[in-house]
Amino acid sequence: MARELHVAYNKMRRALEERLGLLRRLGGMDLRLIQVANEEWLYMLQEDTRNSLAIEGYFTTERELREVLRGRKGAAEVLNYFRTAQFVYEQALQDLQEEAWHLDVAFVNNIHGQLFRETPQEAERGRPADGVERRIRGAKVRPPLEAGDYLRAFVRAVPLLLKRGEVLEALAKVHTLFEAIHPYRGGNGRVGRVLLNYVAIRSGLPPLVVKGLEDQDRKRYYEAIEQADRGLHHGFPPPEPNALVGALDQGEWRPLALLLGEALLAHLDKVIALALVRFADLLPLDQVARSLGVDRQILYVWQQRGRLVVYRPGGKRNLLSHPWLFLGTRERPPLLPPELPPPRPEWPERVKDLQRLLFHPEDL
Ligand SMILES: Nc1ncnc2c1ncn2[C@@H]1O[C@H](COP(=O)(O)OP(=O)(O)OP(=O)(O)O)[C@@H](O)[C@H]1O
Repeated sequence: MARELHVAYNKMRRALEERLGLLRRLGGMDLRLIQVANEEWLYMLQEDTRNSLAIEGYFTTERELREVLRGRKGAAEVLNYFRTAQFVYEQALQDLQEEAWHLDVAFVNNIHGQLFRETPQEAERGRPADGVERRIRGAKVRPPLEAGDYLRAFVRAVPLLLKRGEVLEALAKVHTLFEAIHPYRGGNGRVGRVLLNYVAIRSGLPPLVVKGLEDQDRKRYYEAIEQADRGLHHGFPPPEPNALVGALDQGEWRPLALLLGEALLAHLDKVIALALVRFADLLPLDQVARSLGVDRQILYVWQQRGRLVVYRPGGKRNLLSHPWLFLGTRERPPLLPPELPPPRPEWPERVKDLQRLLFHPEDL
């Protein structure tokens, strides 16, 4: 089992590296390629509301979202989530460009504060629950009473984890540590996932959706944290970054890293298509086969082996790709030219259309 996990993790790591390389070659991350995905907050609504909203689908602005949520139960928390995530993702991208870093206690408390603005938790917003016993349903870990001290140690542990190399492993451990500390009375899941995306984007990755709408997705997520925080089940070491990192190393973090990797890969492929739009449009698969000089069937094989990025908007039959999204095989080199043409001036507009197509084809 451990060996299988190890193999699966290494495979995931390589796939991610390769796709990230492609994204970098296509101009890298940009604010215009990032959006707060519906799946990140839809789970907060009751099912009937969720179903009606899922059809309407895609929200790029807070105003659009406010219109649809008007008067619905839970609207404030959803709007707060949307607004906060948007702010934090933009901050992360700015920090990446400026080589700055904002993960300090004030920033984390502020995220919590923004998430609970004008909600029944108003009185507790932005404050770690020092001295208050917190329980996590179904979890063996007992969050420490010294919430503030451990939160301070957490923000110092994050750079240590990132410095050690593997970004997926670091992301899994960062999230595990935050959730195990569970510094607030409520909102720890949301703050933890927004923070996770801060670290992901700041590391040059796209944001990722962890929780999922289906029960089985959540179960997998919770069980993965439960395995990853095993080193803390019998208690916390003192609130020192190195001691906490040592305890995390005793957990089985790979299932969570794999889950995060899958979420990242899914999103990364979409961001790659959006980045391609700077230079060229996606093409029907037949056309891609012709320019690669192979039969369409070969493209399916390449897709399955992760050698060609292919899009299937809305499960429709018209598959899309581009010769530049061929990653190469042993026999054939990749086709992305060493020098790319200058970006097309109208690309940001085209990105919006493609976002609609890739993320919410049901709107069309
Ligand atoms: N076994 C576990 N160990 C540590 N943390 C866990 C475990 N299982 C779940 N969690 C985390 O606890 C979160 C729930 O905590 P809390 O209720 O404070 O957060 P929330 O933001 O109010 O809830 P939600 O995540 O449902 O929006 C989960 O989303 C998950 O991140």
